[in-house]
Amino acid sequence: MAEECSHECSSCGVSGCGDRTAEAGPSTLAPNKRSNVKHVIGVVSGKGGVGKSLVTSLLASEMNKRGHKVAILDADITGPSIPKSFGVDSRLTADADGINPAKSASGIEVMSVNLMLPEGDMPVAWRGPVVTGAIKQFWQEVNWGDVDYMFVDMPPGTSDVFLTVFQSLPVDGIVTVSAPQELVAMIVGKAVNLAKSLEVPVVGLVENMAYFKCDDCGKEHHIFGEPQGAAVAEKYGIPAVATLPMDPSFARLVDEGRVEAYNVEGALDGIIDEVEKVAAAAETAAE
Ligand SMILES: Nc1ncnc2c1ncn2[C@@H]1O[C@H](COP(=O)(O)OP(=O)(O)OP(=O)(O)O)[C@@H](O)[C@H]1O
Repeated sequence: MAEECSHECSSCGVSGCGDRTAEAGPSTLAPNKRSNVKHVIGVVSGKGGVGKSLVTSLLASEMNKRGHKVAILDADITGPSIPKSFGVDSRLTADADGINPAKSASGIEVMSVNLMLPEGDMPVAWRGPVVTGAIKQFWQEVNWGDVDYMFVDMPPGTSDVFLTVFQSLPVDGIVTVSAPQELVAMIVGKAVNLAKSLEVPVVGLVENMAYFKCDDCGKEHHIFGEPQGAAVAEKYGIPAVATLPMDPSFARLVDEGRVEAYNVEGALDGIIDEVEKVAAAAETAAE
């Protein structure tokens, strides 16, 4: 057995390990017996702080407004921010079948490690295998019930969490989030290529903080440089692109726990349409 074996055989590069199990390639875990999650969409970014959690919250809210049953699995275990965005701070309850997720004001189900901590500001300093174990538990031990779309807020980068989610959950597609800087776009490319190698379609790209609209003159200023979402999407064959402005009201509503109140004015419609298309294709393929 390799020293410091993580028992994550599917993502381990050590060959000849005596403890290696037969599992090779993607095989998803059975969900909780009270869960019927139809579609799972991962929200990823190659780099931290580009607004991935905000975009996850907005996508979930928009999908919810279309009448779907929506859930968010906060896989950003060491930097969880979803409960705060939705103002969800109730302690979780559990029964014999598992843990009951929290619910946002508009009925979006939420599961996050922050809902399990005695205080929201307690740090989570866990090693990789514990983090990936928690994500598997969120999938298997939470009574999600009937869910049309589950959005998974991924931690930044392409670490073992990325592999765990894509190999353990039946992910139908991913949405990538970028900011306009070239470096960030390049890093998004890494996430996109990894998703492709795992045979998960990239449904859309959200270019966040693409511009700031002046309150006085209405002019759009490209603070982080010219938007390049369309070019990046073309380069990587991503079907839908959305841009979101730098908007102080995002930060305010997130701080107030009222992210659902934000009106994106249709900015995410193209991506939501693509998510629905991918879901319909997955349902047709499963018939
Ligand atoms: N377009 C925007 N306009 C204004 N503030 C924003 C915008 N996007 C994100 N923010 C703010 O920036 C901060 C970081 O956003 P967020 O937590 O969504 O990023 P992230 O990519 O999920 O970060 P991490 O990698 O740490 O998980 C938050 O305070 C959020 O409210």
